[in-house]
Amino acid sequence: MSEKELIRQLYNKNKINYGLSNVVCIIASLLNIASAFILKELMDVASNGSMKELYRIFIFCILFMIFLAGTLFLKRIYVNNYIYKAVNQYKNYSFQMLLKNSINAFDKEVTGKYISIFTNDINSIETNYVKGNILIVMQISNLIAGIASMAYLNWILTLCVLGISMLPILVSILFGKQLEEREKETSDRNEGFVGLVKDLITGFSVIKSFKAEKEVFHLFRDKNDIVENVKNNKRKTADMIVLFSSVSSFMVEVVTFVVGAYLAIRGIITAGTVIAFIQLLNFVLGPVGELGPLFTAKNASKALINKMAETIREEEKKEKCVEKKQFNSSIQLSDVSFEYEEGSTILDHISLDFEKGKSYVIVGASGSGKSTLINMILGYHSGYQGKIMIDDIDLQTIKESNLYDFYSIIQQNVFIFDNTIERNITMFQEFDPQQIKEAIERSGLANLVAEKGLDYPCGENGAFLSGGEKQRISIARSLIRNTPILIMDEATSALDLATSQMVENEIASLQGITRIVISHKLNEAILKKYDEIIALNNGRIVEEGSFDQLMSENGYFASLYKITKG
Ligand SMILES: Nc1ncnc2c1ncn2[C@@H]1O[C@H](COP(=O)(O)OP(=O)(O)OP(=O)(O)O)[C@@H](O)[C@H]1O
Repeated sequence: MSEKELIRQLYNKNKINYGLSNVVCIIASLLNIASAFILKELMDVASNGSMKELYRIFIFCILFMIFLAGTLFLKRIYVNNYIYKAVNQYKNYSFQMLLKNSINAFDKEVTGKYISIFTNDINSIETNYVKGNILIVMQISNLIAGIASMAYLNWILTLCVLGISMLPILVSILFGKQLEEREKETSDRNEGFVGLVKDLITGFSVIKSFKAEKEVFHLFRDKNDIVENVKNNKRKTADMIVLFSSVSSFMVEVVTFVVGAYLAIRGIITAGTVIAFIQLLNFVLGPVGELGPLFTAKNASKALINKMAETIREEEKKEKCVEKKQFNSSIQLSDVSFEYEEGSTILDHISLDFEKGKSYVIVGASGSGKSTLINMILGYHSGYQGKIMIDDIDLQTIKESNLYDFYSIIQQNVFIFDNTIERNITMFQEFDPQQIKEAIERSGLANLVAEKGLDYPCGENGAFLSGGEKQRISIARSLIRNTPILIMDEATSALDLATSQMVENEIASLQGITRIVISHKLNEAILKKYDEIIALNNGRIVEEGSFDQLMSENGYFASLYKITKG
């Protein structure tokens, strides 16, 4: 993903709006400049003109006003259409691209970063880049037309104005870079702040029940201080630019008036010309003062577009991947080792063969690497040693979206969307009512659905459901997809014993589906249904075999089983 591709979204099917916005802005700017000439004419007629001339100018003024109102009306339509479309398309495209990121790449970033780039950064891009584009064209047109009009009226006074106008330009050059850095710093700091607020709001009940309000407030206050401090520095830099620009603009006005008055006294120009010059000064000083900050702000927001492009850059790698939509024979791990941080091995030389249609249960103490092993198979982690092959194709080369054509995952951490039970089961996709009914029954949801109905709203992250109900929804969500491989990571931990045994038994009895399950609840009847039990200890496979086999060996699994039973 390149920065250019994102910028293209601002103009995609929006070029007519953008072009017409610029045209009407240039016309509006020229009309504003023309008003200086009308003022000059009025002044000159007042000093030594006739009633007839005054009447003629009056009629012209009325026509001029009608034309100006029409132009401003069109400007309002085209500029707003251009901004609306540009921002809308940019946001939609960025989010669509973000959805193409791999889970691995997504997990590496903090959530605060994503929230910040879709809120703070986009607001800044709208103001400084999208609107900035139009303002820059308008100010350039003001500047050119202003200088040309001045030169037409009197070139000596024009040279004088231009010479002294260098002062405000120097100011924006001096402070421009600083403002750009402050903008980037504000965005970076905002990321951490948004992430913290999100955590504190999500963990509100934990904070209250552990009476951690005071400590948590300190965390909030410290991060808030940092963010407000960088914002304050940004404001100070922007205000400094305004301060120097205002003082130097005032100096330009005074010098113009004094030199203009001198030329009028000497009879070189009329009083009307001096008034027109003062009026035209706004069209030169305005752009001189504003163009620098406008360009600086536009460049600063370009840095934010680049940040967005980097966040969603992952997608490019996928182009090189191969298509694989079916699972035919096996998942093979050969001598796989993995570490999250250098020097701390989590999986140690794992070799395993998961055959199509068979069922596997992974057991082991907490922290032995069970979830990491599952995540390796799911392709969440790269940078491991050894090979993971799916039907003789290297997992790392398979297109990520293809993996989910044959994998369904039931995880420990369930996410429930603020929508109905049905939509949380179907994940907003279309399914046959019979398929929905079966998934509900197999996941133990039948009572809940009978009582509340499929249209029952679940609330934000399932706030209106119990932990067990949420977990059953996540089980139904996976079962309904009917994929050839079902992976389950401690999915029944929040369920009561009877329901968890019912669901685990259901999964262990499924026919024709390859199942890889992590379980802590070691139930003999259920464990006996699995083709193979894999016992992990400190990242190594210590035992493999059926329940009876491992019990007769009386080794690691047998002691784990006895402890759990005991
Ligand atoms: N993202 C991570 N970064 C660094 N270390 C991690 C990460 N995830 C897990 N670990 C570490 O890897 C080790 C294995 O964790 P893993 O979750 O695979 O164990 P587990 O057997 O599934 O544990 P449990 O039964 O408690 O869920 C642990 O020591 C854990 O602290």
